[in-house]
This record gives sequence, C-alpha cells and structure tokens, in this order.
Amino acid sequence: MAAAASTATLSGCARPLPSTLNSSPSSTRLAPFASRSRPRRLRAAAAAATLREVCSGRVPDHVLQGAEDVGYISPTEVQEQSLPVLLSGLDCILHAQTGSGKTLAYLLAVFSAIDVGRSSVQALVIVPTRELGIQVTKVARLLAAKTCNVMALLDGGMLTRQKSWLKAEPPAIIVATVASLCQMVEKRAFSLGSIKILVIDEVDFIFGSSKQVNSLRKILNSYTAASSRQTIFASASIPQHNRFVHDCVQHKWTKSDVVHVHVNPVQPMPSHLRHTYVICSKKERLHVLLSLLERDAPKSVIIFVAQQSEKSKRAGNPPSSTLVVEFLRAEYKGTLEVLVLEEDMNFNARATSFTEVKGKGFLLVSTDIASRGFDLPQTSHIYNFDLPKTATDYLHRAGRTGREPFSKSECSVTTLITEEERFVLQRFQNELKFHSQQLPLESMFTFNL
Ligand SMILES: Nc1ncnc2c1ncn2[C@@H]1O[C@H](COP(=O)(O)OP(=O)(O)OP(=O)(O)O)[C@@H](O)[C@H]1O
Repeated sequence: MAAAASTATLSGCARPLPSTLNSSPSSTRLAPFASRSRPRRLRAAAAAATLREVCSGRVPDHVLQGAEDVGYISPTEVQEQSLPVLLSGLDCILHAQTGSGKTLAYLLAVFSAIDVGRSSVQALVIVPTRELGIQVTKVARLLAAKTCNVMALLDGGMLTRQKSWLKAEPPAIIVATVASLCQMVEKRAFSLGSIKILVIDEVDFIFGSSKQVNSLRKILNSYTAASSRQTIFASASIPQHNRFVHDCVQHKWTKSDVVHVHVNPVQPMPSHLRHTYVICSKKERLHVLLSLLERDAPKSVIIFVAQQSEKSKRAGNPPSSTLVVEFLRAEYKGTLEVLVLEEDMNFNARATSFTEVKGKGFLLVSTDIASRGFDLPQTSHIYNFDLPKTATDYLHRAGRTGREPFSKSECSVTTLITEEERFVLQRFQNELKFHSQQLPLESMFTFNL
C-alpha cells in the first residue's frame, strides 16, 4: 500500500451520516467509527431493532424473509453499526472481529444496490480463496431466493462453460477469486462497466498477496471506477488502518467520503475464546496433540499446520500436514473423521475435503488456507500444531471457532510451542491483547513417550 498521509479528515465521513451513527457516542466525523468493548455476547439483548428494522425498506422483502428463515433475526453489532452506512450507498471499510457477521452485512448492501429486473452484472464480490467463494455464493443464493442469478467464478471452476453462460445470461451478482475474474474480463466474456457495487472481502490478505495484488488494482482502477460504484472493503484485520483509509482515497479505490466502520477497535480478538498453550519438544508434539484431543473430546476441530517451505520440500521432508494426518489416522480412536486441506492439493481434492467437513463432526488438518473466512460454526476447538507466522495469522486461525454470534458456549484455541517459541506467542498476545494460559505438560500425559 502506498504513500502515507494524514488520515484524520479522510477516515471520517465528509457527508452527513445516518443519524444512528452520528448520535453514537463512540462515532466521530474525524475518526473511524468505533465502538468500545461491550462484550459481544450481550449485544443481542441490547440491540433494540431487528435486522428488518435496521434495513428499513432499503432491502427487498424476499431477501429479508430469506435471512429470517435461516435465523438472522437480530443484527449482530457490526450489522447494526454498518448497515446504515452501507444501505445509504456510501463506500465503507468494514472492520470487525472474526465471526462477527460481515458477510451478511455486505450482502444486504449488494441486494439493496442491484435491480433484479436488469440483465447485467451489477455486483461483484471478490474473495481470496475458492473455499470462501463457495461459502459466500451459498449465502448470496439463499438471500436471492431465485429472484436473480448468482455466479461463482472461482479458481478451479469450469471457466469455459461459464464464459458462455455469462454471455447468454449475465448474472446480477458474481462472486469471484481475483485470477478467475481477470481471466474472464481479459477474454472479454463480460465487462465490469455496469457494476454498481464492488466488495473486496479479506482485503488485507488480497493486498498482501503478491499473486493477487496487481490484478486487484486493475479491478479497482482500470476495469471499474470508484466514482461509478459503491466500494466495500471487509476484514477482521486491517493493519495500519488509518493509512489504508488514506490510501483508499489517494489511489481512488474509493470515493473521498469513505467511512471506516471499526467495531471493537481495542479488542481485535473475540472475547469468548479461551486461549491455552503447551510447551513441549518437537518430538513430543504429535503425542501432546493426541492427548489434547482425548482430553478435550471436541465436537469439531481444525488443526493448523505450517505450509511446507521450498527448502524442506527440496530436502525431501514430509510436510507437517502429512505427519499429522498419518499419525492421527493410526492413533486417534475418536469418532471424528480426519480430513486434510492444503494449497498443494488439486482443486477436486480440495472440493472433496471442503464438502466433507460440512454438516458432520470433523478433525480437519489444514494450512492457513482455512484461516480466512472459513465458516464452520460447529468448530469448537482450534489447535495450532505449528505456530502461525504472524499475530494476524493467529487472529484468523483463532477466529475459525466461536462463530455463533449469540451462543454462550466457550470455544478454545490451544497452541503447541517449544520453549524458544514462547516469546513469539507472547508477542502475539501483546499485539492482539489476549491472555493465554499454560497447560502443564505432565497434566495431560496418559501414555509413555
Ligand atoms: N444476524 C445474525 N444472526 C445470527 N447469526 C448470524 C447473523 N449474522 C451472521 N451470522 C452467522 O455468524 C457466523 C459468522 O458470520 P460471517 O461468516 O459473516 O463472519 P465474518 O465477520 O465474515 O467473519 P470472518 O472475518 O472470520 O470472515 C456465520 O455462521 C453466520 O451464519
């Protein structure tokens, strides 16, 4: 992201804001909208309005009905705060904790912006991975209730067939990964000239990906223009967010009155997660993991492993994922099915794992590919078999659990570290402002090493 500048006047809202936001004691015109740390679990009771009331006539009735049918009755805090901005057509940076309901917030804005009677591509949602794209498409189709087409243009998809569909019957909404979208636009399968609303989900991840950032810039500045669309950026983590807001305006990714809706700015980590760690040697790690699984008896689990480095590949070492999966398939006696998901798998195998984790108990061994946007609400436990590289990675991995906005059940995140890695975890704790409790190694061993 480029040149720094003062963000003070840019991150606020130049135009008058909807009164609900202006009247909020925590919002100002010169700073990002921010709510102080009210515990997330209490928010439903405190919220006066229903989702339907918050959307007050600006979202088609069938869309709200679809939302109500799946149980979206009360708005989550991010929905309550952002919908007045989003539905008024302003550009918005939607910045709120993992699992806080950003997807529904931006999709409601999409449905309020499009005209289902028109036969053209009017809304575009960009996501970083195929798996997140499948999820977002599912929610969009549910809300559309067959009143308009929602197409998924995702890596590993049937792009040739989709090219003819696009020409024959342009969908109102496209959910796409960056590469697949650009491929289609460059093949002139369709143009983005009629886009009214553009959403970039996990924006910090896409900007941080050397493979995706140049194409994203083309989408933002060449294929479409900020002046003729509503632009929404969403993520739970926007490092240096003041500078990002400034860059949005400077580089014309958004209009100059973009609003930064920042929920829980002092507490990036959801407060209902319980963090623990175990110090053990690398040799002990697999057995400690097994012992934790036996002790915790989780409903569903994601075990995060590091992606194998090129150096380790060249040395002929097996990746962490293979070590963990083979060990668990041999030793784990519980009922959960052991599945694997990683970048190096082909798209068919990825699709199989992704489909299988839906709807039943699972023990998914995954690289960080599952850490962004993956919404598997039944996940009760996260284990970091390998320490994440950054605090942001820790945040997104942890955020794969505790994803039922109004639930009271406690979910846990356990990290396995060596003595030397303790200071790295401490750094993540300081940066993300959470506490992690040590589990004594001896307390969990029921077997001989
Ligand atoms: N108003 C609501 N009422 C009940 N459940 C909701 C509501 N809004 C969203 N949810 C549920 O909350 C979960 C998390 O929502 P979502 O995936 O949009 O989170 P997110 O903010 O995008 O998280 P992340 O940053 O991790 O991608 C989903 O399972 C979704 O179905």
